[in-house]
Amino acid sequence: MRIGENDGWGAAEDMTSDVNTEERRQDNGNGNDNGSGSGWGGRDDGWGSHDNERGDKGNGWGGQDNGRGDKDNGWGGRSDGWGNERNERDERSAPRRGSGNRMDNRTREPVDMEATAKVVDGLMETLQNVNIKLADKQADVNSPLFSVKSFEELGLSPELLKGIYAMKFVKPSKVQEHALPLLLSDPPQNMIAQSQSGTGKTAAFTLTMLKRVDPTLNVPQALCLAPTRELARQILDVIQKMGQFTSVTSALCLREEAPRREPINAHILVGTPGTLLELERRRLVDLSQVRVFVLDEADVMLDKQGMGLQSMRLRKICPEYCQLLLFSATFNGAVIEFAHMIIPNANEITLKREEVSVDSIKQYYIECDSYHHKMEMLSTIYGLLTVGQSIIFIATRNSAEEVKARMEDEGHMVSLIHGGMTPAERDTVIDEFRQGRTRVLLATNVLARGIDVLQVSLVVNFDLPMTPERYPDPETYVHRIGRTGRFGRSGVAINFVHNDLSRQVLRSLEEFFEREIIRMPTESVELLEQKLQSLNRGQTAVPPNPDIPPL
Ligand SMILES: Nc1ncnc2c1ncn2[C@@H]1O[C@H](COP(=O)(O)OP(=O)(O)OP(=O)(O)O)[C@@H](O)[C@H]1O
Repeated sequence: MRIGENDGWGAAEDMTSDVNTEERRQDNGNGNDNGSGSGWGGRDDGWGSHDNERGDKGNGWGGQDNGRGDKDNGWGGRSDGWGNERNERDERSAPRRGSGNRMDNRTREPVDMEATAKVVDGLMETLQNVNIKLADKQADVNSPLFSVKSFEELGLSPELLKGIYAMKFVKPSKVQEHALPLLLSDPPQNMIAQSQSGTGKTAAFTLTMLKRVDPTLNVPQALCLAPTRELARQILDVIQKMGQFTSVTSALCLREEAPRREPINAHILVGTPGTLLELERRRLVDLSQVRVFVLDEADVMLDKQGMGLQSMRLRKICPEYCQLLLFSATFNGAVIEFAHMIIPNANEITLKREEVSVDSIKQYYIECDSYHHKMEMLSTIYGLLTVGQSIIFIATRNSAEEVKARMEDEGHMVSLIHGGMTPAERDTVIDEFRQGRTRVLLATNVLARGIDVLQVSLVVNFDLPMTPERYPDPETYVHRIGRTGRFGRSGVAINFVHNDLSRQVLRSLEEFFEREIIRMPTESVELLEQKLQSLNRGQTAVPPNPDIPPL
């Protein structure tokens, strides 16, 4: 069921947790995710186990609000999708096809070597120039990073300005420039804000929370909800850096971190909704004085199939008067409609659909002829993956484990993160990746949104994103590729297609965002390999993250 449909909001909670049908099936089989009890720390209790590992779904594609007409028009219908899914599965269990077969397919297509060389040069240039001249970008009127104002003109306290400059921010981005004066004005105003991935939304809502808190009151006054533990940890980190010259305190409310008996009195609470509800139920957090209520990745946080009910319950527990802020890079029509229902009279910053994807991310696809060919291709482009840092998105946990094993068999070093891992394991994996100690990260949609690692120069969609109903998932796509190209940096996204279904999904994504995804001929991969080999001879490791001290 999609947001905005009148289904009796407040009906029994759907504890569905995961990123797609297949992951869910897997979890249901284990009986881990669908419980609704309330014991602490148990696997079936809904205690954070479901709310911090799901990805995106229910995006309105094919529905009444997406401007694409009915499901059959844009997308060929459900039965096609299922048929193709079966093919995909069969292919995986089938014996490996010889490469001769694949070469036959490839040689049938005439190859434009000039175009191929151009693709390769463009790619190399993009990947090698992750660092940017921000001043140029922020002076470009058409850039989402452009602003006419300085931070001093936005009404921030000296302590907050100090925090901003300690983070090496020089000028606000467009969303910061437009949102902050409204967000910080009195009386407080609600806001629905949409801006492209990596354009600094976190700073906008963080500064609002920091400014609204009265540090003399020893009680939570701002609440920020995020869909995953990784994102909640990252937001807390931004709050602490930005607020380092204030006396505002903050705490993480995640299953593993939350105290079992001690109340949490920090001024700003950041966490996943299931955990916060549980803490509130146990009277370990007092939400009666919350003045700012933030939903980061608001479109998934309002998704009725996922965390929407929990988010709404928390909002109802907070005072009526609190300032409500919804931030995301994507808001489809149904979500916006629903957001209007719950926050009437909000200020709104929105984007046209064709503005949503980030210009500095170059988008390519590689045509494979089977699942196994995708595997081979991933192994072939390993050199490319390690020029900077890369994230490879895979549809399911099982498939991700399988890809990891295959890559390791071939001698490649990769790490893996998915919702089935323990919180401690997930923390280790993401921390190592942030520190640049690992370069290639395989992930399910658990990492599709919000994660900010500036050195990520390449995102690979090993599987294109689809909703649990097997429709193309443009929102997840744009969030996934947005893990690169952060704040004006360049980035590359490579999509693998290998059957009719994935080709249709690719075309649908192009149509949706009105943006061409360029074919990268497999021949160019060979050319790339040669260039990479010569590059690697003179290349040092990924540049260290300046914010992280050496080990
Ligand atoms: N004004 C600024 N000047 C320089 N860097 C900035 C500025 N604002 C934010 N950044 C940096 O830009 C990066 C992206 O910011 P952030 O993570 O807030 O993006 P976002 O819009 O929330 O992205 P997403 O939609 O993916 O969640 C971060 O590394 C952040 O520190």
